[in-house]
Amino acid sequence: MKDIIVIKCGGSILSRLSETFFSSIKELQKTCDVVIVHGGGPEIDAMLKKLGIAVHKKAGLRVTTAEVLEVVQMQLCGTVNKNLVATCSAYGLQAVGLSGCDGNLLIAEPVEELGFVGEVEGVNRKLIHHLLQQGFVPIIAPIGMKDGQLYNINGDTAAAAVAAALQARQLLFVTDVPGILYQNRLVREAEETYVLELIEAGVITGGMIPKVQAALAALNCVDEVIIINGLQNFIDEAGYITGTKIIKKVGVK
Ligand SMILES: Nc1ncnc2c1ncn2[C@@H]1O[C@H](COP(=O)(O)OP(=O)(O)O)[C@@H](O)[C@H]1O
Ligand SMILES: CC(=O)N[C@@H](CCC(=O)OP(=O)(O)O)C(=O)O
Repeated sequence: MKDIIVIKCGGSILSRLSETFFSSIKELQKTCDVVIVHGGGPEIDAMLKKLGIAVHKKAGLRVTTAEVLEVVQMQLCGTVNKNLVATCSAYGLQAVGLSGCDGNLLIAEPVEELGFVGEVEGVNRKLIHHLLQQGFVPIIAPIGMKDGQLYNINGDTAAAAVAAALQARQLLFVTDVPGILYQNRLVREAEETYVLELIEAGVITGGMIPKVQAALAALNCVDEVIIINGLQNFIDEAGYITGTKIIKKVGVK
């Protein structure tokens, strides 16, 4: 079996991913299997605004009422997922879009204080392996299910759970910034204590909070976790990925 790379595409960059990005995925496929998990936060915000529904977030996570869940489902499982499948297809990738409720892909554990929000309790690895074996790139919308009820799962949390379940070689968080920024500089490597300090100090805020928390959670099962910029070439001249590498041990750079 090939090594697996899980790529989380943030909603912040989904509509701006370049040809280079998709050709990098094709390059990666020569040696690895690729699984994509996407977000769609800005797309959900825009639709809620259009419908006159207020946006509430706590530590980067959306407070999800039944009314909000309908919009989340519509955007993530509908527009965003299908647009990404179509773009992948246009660049010659054989993509299958599915959400976490299809084939019990993501079993949710409710986070009650946020409404219909879930963490991931289980991942249907068999279904993903099956698609990979057939040469498909699974494109996963972060909606989970428990007892027939759908839950909104943060895309970063979902990607980390999928990567951990597959024991992926790499988990890449593709977003609209080069990684964790501190005083306008890129933090190239950060371990848990430092990340928690940056959250406490208000340096890491908003959507970067679930991202770094998900990165830390994945570390036990995934070899390498990196936050990268989807708007720039993130492979340097020496072939290394530039971004923020989240690591287990001390050694902040
Ligand atoms: N210290 C930080 N370094 C970089 N980005 C940060 C930091 N703190 C907060 N952010 C914000 O996190 C955002 C990325 O998270 P998010 O909006 O959820 O993106 P995505 O949709 O790609 O997952 C950045 O655009 C930035 O505004
Ligand atoms: C619970 C929760 O916050 N879910 C997210 C799901 C989408 C997401 O994670 O989108 P990004 O990756 O673009 O941030 C939300 O409703 O915005």
